[in-house]
Amino acid sequence: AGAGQAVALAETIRRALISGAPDPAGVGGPLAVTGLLVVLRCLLLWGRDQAANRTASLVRARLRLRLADRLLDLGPGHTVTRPAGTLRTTIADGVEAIRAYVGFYLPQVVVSLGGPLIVVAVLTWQDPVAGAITGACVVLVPASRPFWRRIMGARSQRHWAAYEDFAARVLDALQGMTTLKALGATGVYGHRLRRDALALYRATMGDLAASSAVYVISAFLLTAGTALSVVVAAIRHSTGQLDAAGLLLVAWLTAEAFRPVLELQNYWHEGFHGLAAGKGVFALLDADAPAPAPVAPVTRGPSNRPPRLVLREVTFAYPGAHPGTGRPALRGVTLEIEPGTTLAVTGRSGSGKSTLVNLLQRYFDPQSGRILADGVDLRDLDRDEVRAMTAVVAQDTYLFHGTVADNLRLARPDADLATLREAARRARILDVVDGLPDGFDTVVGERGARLSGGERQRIAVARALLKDAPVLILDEATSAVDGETEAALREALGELRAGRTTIMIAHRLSSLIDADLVAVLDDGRLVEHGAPADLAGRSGSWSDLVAAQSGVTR
Ligand SMILES: Nc1ncnc2c1ncn2[C@@H]1O[C@H](COP(=O)(O)OP(=O)(O)OP(=O)(O)O)[C@@H](O)[C@H]1O
Repeated sequence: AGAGQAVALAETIRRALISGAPDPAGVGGPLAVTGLLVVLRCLLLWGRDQAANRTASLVRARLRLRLADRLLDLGPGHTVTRPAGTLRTTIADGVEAIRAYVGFYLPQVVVSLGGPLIVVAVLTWQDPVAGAITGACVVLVPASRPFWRRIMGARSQRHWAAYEDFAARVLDALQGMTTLKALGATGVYGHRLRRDALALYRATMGDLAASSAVYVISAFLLTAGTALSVVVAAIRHSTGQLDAAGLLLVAWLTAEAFRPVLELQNYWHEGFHGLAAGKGVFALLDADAPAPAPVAPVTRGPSNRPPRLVLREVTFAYPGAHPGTGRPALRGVTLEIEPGTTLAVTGRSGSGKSTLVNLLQRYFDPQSGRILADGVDLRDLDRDEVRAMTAVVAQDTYLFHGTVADNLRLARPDADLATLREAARRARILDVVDGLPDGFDTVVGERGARLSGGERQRIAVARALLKDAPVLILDEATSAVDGETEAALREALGELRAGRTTIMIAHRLSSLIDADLVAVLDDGRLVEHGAPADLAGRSGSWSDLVAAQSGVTR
């Protein structure tokens, strides 16, 4: 449309002003065509922006959904091994950078490849010499791209990596603010933040310096090309080879040919950023699941029945964590837990207790050995069933920003208020919730900051009651509360354990003797197991534990 507009306008001028015998009557035709082409051009520009915006928004929305699905699919096994800030940057800013790449850069690439070709063809038809000069300059800019790509690609990658590091550090600081304050470490951490901010600043400046160098050099090539075409056309006009309208046409068409290429330069920055961000986004989409979905899922029968859990020669090392040391987190663990009974897992710090619990929830799969629920390998069990099988009450309960009711309904979205109240009553937390300003509609704040640790744990018990899962995991649930809270929590947990297969990580003797079976882990190995009464007569880790705790209480 731009080329047509220039040709029609030149023709108008030729007929109206320049031609030896002015033909005002003949001006109407080309003028009308010019007007139509101006309108068409505006419509095309509007259409291009609309299509680009719509495509970019669609890509952004779909990509975010796919990433969110993928992240939920990968589960905690993936997220615990990566900084939360990096994942946040990938999902939020990475997708935004890809949106700019798809929405602005790619359409401009198409326009700047197709547009100049047409304009140069029209120019060559009007004036072959100007066409040849303009064509050569137009080709030179994209042809130099591989060279710039090497320089800018590396700088964009560096900038993106620095940005991810900085974002991860900021999120870490926010999440650990109370720890930093308590340790008096805000100064030290602030120093690290400043260092990362400085690294980001340097990477950004390097990135910007490269892209402005590209811009300046390309702009020089294009301006020089325009000037050269026009100068050559002017010389040819002076020798009578080109009329005045032809000279004007060359000037317009040359500018028209270079315009999309110059506009593309404005988007190169977005283009390289999109490519750099795309690496993280696609790495997340293609990441290997620590516990992939079964090819032929099996169900183990009525899913609310407490299962018989069996671990057979289970060995597991965290991905990349024990390279070549041969000291996995769990080594050859074999255990049987009868339906409806309680297994207490104990052992020194780092002995593998949490790892065992992680494997039971299938956050990861063991590298060798098997975990069976009613004879079905967890790897083959339908994923929904695995998810529905366990409920957890941990030492530190995560409550999401929202009301008490919202947090409880995570376990059962369709529960009515009466059901929530009953669960809260059984979890010994109803009085506390009723005492809050808006009862179940009270917003508990991010991470449940409005409730005490013991209260949050009882909310977790209520959630577990609502979920009604047949396997219960208690991760040192009573270790961080005072005597009175512990009594309430114990009552609540007793109610919860009834009719479920329970695995509890415990250190206190009072919790351990409550179990049907005790397993003592040491350095990833199962060193002792049996009923507490049977273990009492043997010498070993259990006796050491009993002696140590008796000493403490004496
Ligand atoms: N996400 C992880 N990535 C790499 N190694 C890990 C990870 N989590 C735990 N480990 C390592 O695996 C081993 C077992 O850790 P685990 O958390 O299971 O021990 P634990 O008995 O639960 O300890 P604690 O009582 O201190 O919670 C330790 O050597 C630990 O450093």
